[in-house]
Amino acid sequence: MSSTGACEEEASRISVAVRCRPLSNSEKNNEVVDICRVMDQRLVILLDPGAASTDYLRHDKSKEKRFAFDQAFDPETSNQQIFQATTQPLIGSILQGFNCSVFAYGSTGAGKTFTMIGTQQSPGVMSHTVDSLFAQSGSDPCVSIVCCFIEVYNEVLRDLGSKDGREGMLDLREDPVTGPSLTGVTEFQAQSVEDVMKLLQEGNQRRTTEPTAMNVTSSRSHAVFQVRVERRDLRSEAVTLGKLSLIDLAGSERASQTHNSGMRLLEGANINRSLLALGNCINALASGSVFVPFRDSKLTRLLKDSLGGNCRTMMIANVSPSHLSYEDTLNTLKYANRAKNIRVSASQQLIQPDDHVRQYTHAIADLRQEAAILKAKLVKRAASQSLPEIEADGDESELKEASENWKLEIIKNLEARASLQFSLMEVEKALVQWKAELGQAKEVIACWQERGQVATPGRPRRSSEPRTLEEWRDLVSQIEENMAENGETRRSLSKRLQQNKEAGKELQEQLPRRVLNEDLRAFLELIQRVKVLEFERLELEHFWEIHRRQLVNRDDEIAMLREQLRLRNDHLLAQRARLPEEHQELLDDRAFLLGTAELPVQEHGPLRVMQAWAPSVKDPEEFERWDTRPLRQRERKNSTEEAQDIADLEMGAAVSDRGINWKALELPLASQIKGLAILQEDGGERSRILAQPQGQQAPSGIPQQAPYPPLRQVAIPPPVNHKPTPTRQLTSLAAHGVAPAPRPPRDRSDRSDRSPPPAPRDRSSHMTSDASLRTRHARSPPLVPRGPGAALLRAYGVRDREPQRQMDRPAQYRKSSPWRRVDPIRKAGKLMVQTPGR
Ligand SMILES: Nc1ncnc2c1ncn2[C@@H]1O[C@H](COP(=O)(O)OP(=O)(O)OP(=O)(O)O)[C@@H](O)[C@H]1O
Repeated sequence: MSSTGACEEEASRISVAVRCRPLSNSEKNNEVVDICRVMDQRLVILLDPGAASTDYLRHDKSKEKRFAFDQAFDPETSNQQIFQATTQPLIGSILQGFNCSVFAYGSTGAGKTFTMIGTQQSPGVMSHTVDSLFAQSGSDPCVSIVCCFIEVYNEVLRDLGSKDGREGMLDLREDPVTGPSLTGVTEFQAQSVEDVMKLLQEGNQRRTTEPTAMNVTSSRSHAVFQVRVERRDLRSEAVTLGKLSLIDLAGSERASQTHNSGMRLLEGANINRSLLALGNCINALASGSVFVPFRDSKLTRLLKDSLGGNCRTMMIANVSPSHLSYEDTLNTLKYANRAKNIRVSASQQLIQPDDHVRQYTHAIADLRQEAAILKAKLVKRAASQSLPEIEADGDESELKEASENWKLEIIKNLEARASLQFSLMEVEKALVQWKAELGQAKEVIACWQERGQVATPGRPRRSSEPRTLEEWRDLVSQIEENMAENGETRRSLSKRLQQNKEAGKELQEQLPRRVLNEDLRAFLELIQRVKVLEFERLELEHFWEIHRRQLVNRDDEIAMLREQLRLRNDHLLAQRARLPEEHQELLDDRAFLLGTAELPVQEHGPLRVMQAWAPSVKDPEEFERWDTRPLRQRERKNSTEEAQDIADLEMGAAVSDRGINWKALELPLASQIKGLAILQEDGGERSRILAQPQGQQAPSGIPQQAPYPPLRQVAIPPPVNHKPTPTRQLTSLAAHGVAPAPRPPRDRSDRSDRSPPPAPRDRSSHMTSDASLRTRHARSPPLVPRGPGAALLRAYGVRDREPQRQMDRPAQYRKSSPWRRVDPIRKAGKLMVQTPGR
């Protein structure tokens, strides 16, 4: 139905309602406790089943769970009210030509069949829907309503509407345009509500139900009732097509609970398998994945157009209030919670009369083209018959058959390759997306843990995102599971693709033996070559797309890092502002922090990057001059530069002369920036703190004085005749196009005669005297500072521990140690050192 047009499209998400059934009489008699509470018609609280005991002092509330849904119904709600709140709003849409679906989900005995089909006294959603459809369309002769009723039992589709025993197997076909369709299903032209009610009741009696330990009339199949509404506009001749699918899913169950064996156990396994497939589809749709495993079960294949895509979907999750069903109820609620994130975009199915004309025109053009091809073939055959007979031992019909077989085999091989390649590409795309989402989710969790910040850093919170930390964690484990599954699928697909390619190659080699007509052989070879080239092009396009996505992700990372740098610089500027002006004069434009790679990971994490960067703190506009173009828009490096990068990578260096080796650079999460850096220990007695923000506590592990002493500022004068080494880091950043070129170092020769900074007047002042520091230094273990400013470093108690550490480190790390690149004097020149209070 290529003429079907989507004249109006609406994007929304699946609407999820939860219905809690009342406790049955037998449950009440057996002292089953009601642990499900529905509040404000939206909130579902699942109490801790441990709290069901009467020992109130020992109640463990840790298992209590809360969920919010679009709607929630308590046990007093009738089927009529459920219908009015969930399905009635969809009726108008069906008449306007939209696809809609309502499905009941839940564990066995939770009340799905009661909700969807109901009883004589309390008809369910299906009956009310048909009633309402007839009421709204009235006796309009332009509206036709066609229904069918089917079940999916043990992965087989059966017709529940058939009266003549044909309810054997139905065939499911998938049309790329109209979606899944059932061949041979009994379609019922509904004339009245009563007709449809009869169909429902009779069909339901044919449905497979068996008593289990959990439910005396447990449905062992998924029942799908489909209503197709066709409305013709008499004036424009346009036809709108709406389809409503009402689905009563079989109950999810645990074999241990239902005490099933034999056939029941097999049924249960099939039910759970199809529900698992449904769950996987829900997860994939909810996270916006491009690959949705609809093909994993008959149920998901059938519901393909009822779940995602062109459909307005309503999910009614049924739960039991029994404390014995806690796990099942929790699983159902989690499932339903996940389904809230599925986005659907429904479009109106409208057929214009002109479309028919266009359809026929296309068909005629196709037929003409086919006739021309056949004519050409005939001419070619006539010409080939005039050629001398081909040398062959076998008779002609055998040869023809052999070539025909080869043709069929190669077509099959190519078709299989196309489908494998396509699936592989989908899986790879999904993996890239999962990876990005996993990174984001972890970032949010880290933010949350550190600052209680809910929104995703760097962007506003999306409404479909999880709301609680636990939901984020669930999401992470879900994504990790999906990634593992996709990874497995990718491996198996790659293997099959490889086998397919080998089979294709073998067929190619067999061609001269199996097709003896040279022209035909050349023609087939050509066709195969074209196909193979098409696949290769497809593959290249795919890799290009993956690469592009990776670049987009990298761009995001860069943006995040820039934000971190900006934050840190703000902080440094604020700290500098606290220094007296004459001391500020002594400071360089750029700040360098002491190497923190020597500290334990948990303490130096955020600062690891800092040793590779040397931002200006006096020039806040520096960032604005950076090359902010996305990576993918920058010029490619030439091969020599790339070779140098690879060499740097092998050396393990984070920063090279050529640019930043992004792969070797360990990136901190934005949330890890605390504005607090532990500098180094002072003779093993006290730690020095750099850039401690106001009101922040000392990190654990640092000996504290009570109260934690305020920051003291010690400005360290630059060394006499010291020539600062131009930093490789800045050069590298500039070379990479990330930072502006570094400014030439200040000429400090004129400072040689400058007097050192004023000594502190007394010990109560905030400056520490050289003498006192020297005294302290005398008590500390032997120091090993080197280089031109060693004496000064010693005077201020700053110890360069690098030589000792270098000896401790394995040789391959020593070579690439960032310490070699850092001039301790330049670092010391920027320090704000915390000194003892007295
Ligand atoms: N809202 C309700 N009010 C009264 N009784 C209910 C309600 N919901 C369910 N029941 C009763 O609970 C029992 C189990 O319900 P039902 O058969 O609908 O469960 P189910 O979820 O379809 O189970 P299965 O998946 O095993 O078929 C039935 O006896 C039904 O009448």
